[in-house]
Amino acid sequence: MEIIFYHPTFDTPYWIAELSKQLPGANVREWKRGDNQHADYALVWHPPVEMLQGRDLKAVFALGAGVDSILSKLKANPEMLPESIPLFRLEDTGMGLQMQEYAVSQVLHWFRRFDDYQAQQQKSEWQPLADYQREDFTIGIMGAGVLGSKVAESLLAWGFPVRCWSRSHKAWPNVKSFAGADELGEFLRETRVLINLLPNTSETVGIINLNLLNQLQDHSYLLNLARGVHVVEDELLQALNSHKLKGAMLDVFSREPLPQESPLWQHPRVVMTPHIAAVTRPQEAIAYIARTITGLERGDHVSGQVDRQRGY
Ligand SMILES: NC(=O)c1ccc[n+]([C@@H]2O[C@H](COP(=O)([O-])OP(=O)(O)OC[C@H]3O[C@@H](n4cnc5c(N)ncnc54)[C@H](O)[C@@H]3O)[C@@H](O)[C@H]2O)c1
Ligand SMILES: O=C(O)[C@H](O)CO
Repeated sequence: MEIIFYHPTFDTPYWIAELSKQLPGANVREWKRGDNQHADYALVWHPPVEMLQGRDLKAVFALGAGVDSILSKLKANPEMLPESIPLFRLEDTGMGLQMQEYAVSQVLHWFRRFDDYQAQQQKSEWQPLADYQREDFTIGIMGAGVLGSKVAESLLAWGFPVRCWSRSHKAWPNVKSFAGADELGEFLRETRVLINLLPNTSETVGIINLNLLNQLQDHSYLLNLARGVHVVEDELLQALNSHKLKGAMLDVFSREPLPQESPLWQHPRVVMTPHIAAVTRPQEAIAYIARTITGLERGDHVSGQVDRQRGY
């Protein structure tokens, strides 16, 4: 079995060595420009079109959870990967735990009013504040998929009321489930902390706009862990400046790196990280890919295949 690997920043020799260990019958090689030799599987991130085009592959694996970048490249170059070749993505592979760490730490930060105490400290002000109550701190998770479910689990464990919104209803214990455009308003009405874990699709671009933010509880918070294009950044600033939103923590931005001139950098109630909420963990990802390829070779049903029409 021949496997080609391309990632612009990963430690390619490490990946090749580990994949070779876990798939002993496979010959794994780094794809380099001009390599037109046969391959059965391709493991990629931001692949050049010529790497995939015209190949008779059994499957392609995206080396991340979101497949928006590869699907947008495919839109511009449909011949890069015919529909008959399945595209897989990473499901969890250690990202669920990272998202839990991120979400729990920030929700607790807001819930214990550390943002207010930080602001007071800057004014050398010693002033205990009233506690927030969990019943006034409903967490609303948009995108109830692999990562949304892990985040919900972790916040339930801290005793917060949790609700989720997705395309179809979920039967998760102790989580109130809302689905589709008809139930979005009801989902938002009681949400105090909005956590975004939607995929980037034509239906979800710009979904977090002023109209949506205005439907949240007053003095709400936004945690964007998914993609920058979900948020209309000017409208987010309006919601912050009107104090409809008390704070926002953003891991992702419509342009990355965030341009120096963006007012988000300096906003006193915005905190940010540079798209690191959940990164690909090589060990877990390699184990998952090896397991999935083994399953495909046996003809088993395997999970993780992207529905290209749906866009995720
Ligand atoms: N910031 C980071 O470091 C980072 C890391 C990993 C993933 N991500 C992002 O997180 C996203 C979610 O990952 P996942 O593995 O949980 O995906 P997933 O496919 O398992 O879950 C997606 C969820 O969104 C819902 N959804 C999709 N379209 C919808 C729509 N139009 N209306 C309502 N609900 C809709 C689906 O029903 C599903 O519940 C990824 O697509 C990626 O963009 C970000
Ligand atoms: O989707 C993912 O895996 C991360 O956001 C990296 O792009």
